[in-house]
Amino acid sequence: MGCVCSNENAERDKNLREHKVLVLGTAGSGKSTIFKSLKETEGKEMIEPRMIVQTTWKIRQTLLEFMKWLIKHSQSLYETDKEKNIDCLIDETTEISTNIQSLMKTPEFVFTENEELSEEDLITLGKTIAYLWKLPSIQATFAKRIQFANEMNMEYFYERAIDIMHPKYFATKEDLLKARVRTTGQDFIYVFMYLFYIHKKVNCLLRLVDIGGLRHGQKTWIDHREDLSTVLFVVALNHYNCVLFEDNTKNAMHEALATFFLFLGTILFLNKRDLFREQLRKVPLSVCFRAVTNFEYVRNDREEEQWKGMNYNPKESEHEQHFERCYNQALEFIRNLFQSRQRGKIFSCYVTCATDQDNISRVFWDVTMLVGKNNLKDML
Ligand SMILES: Nc1nc2c(ncn2[C@@H]2O[C@H](COP(=O)(O)OP(=O)(O)OP(=O)(O)O)[C@@H](O)[C@H]2O)c(=O)[nH]1
Ligand SMILES: [Mg+2]
Repeated sequence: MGCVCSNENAERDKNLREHKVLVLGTAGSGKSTIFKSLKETEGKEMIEPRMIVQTTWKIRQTLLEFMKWLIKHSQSLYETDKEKNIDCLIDETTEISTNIQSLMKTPEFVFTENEELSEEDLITLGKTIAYLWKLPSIQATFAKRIQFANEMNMEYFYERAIDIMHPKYFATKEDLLKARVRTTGQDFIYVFMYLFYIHKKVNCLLRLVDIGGLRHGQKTWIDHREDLSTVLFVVALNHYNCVLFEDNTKNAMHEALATFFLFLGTILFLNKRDLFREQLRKVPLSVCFRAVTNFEYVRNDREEEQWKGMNYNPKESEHEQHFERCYNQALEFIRNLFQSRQRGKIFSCYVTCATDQDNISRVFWDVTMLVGKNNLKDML
């Protein structure tokens, strides 16, 4: 593979034939993160300075907002079932109450261009958030929350709350990859590659287009069919245990399955494998693919769409090997489900971690070869 080009480079290479690749997937599946990883891998500036500042504000704001939500949610969880959720009840010590009051009185809109907290207040807020995050009742509430598909990597950011609320902090490369900034308009990048075909060097320019994954964005997917070389569909594996932001009665992986049939012959990225591994140790796949859940069925009538595989049990002897078997079975099950939606069309599947630039770089080498080869006739 050659390199990811900026827009100007693409302009310069006007002779190259462009191949359009639509990057689709439900909100929060990781499309923008793949773009960021790709740009960074090829030594380009991942994001311009303005975006670094905006992402810094966004991370701070999300930490504050979400902590407020956790505090309120701990109380409502407790009230819903006092016995079961006793671990969510926050102790009423003076220290805890003072910290909660201090957090609650800080408005979220202070993280903008015009409104900034004083340096002193920002540092205090960092300490407050770090303190509250460590409370066992907040940890219990966090573990029991309904997970929304578009959450950013909250644990990663909360662990660093003090650094993040320091006046000199700016989002690092890793933070930029792990933060969530929803795509509202259309985004695109170019990938340049060359292949050798019958001893001839063939140049190829891929134009990757991301049109956002929220439901109103999905409605426009089909309008982008024209001049399409292929579709790269991104599914977040950990979404088996998440609900949609737009509709919290809908499981996010069900939504992904329901939209996957739109384009046949798709390249599939089963993304967020790191988060999937973490989740699978705690929550079995049956929350998504069995009758005993609150979630509706994917396909009520089809037996094979119910998870009957092994669930991880840490009490097993040799539990790490046992976990690997559970993990592989779960992956295979999900892969087969998506394959079944492609009505026999050949499709390629990669298990990815979009925040891992090496992984994306390696996988993408394969993808560009695949797209290039499929379009060789056009290129020669
Ligand atoms: N840990 C981990 N986090 C990921 C991975 N891929 C994406 N994320 C995180 O998931 C969140 C959502 O990712 P995005 O790339 O913004 O999702 P998107 O598909 O572009 O979402 P829309 O723009 O709403 O369509 C971000 O906080 C990312 O950092 C992954 O493989 N591992
Ligand atoms: Mg996006």
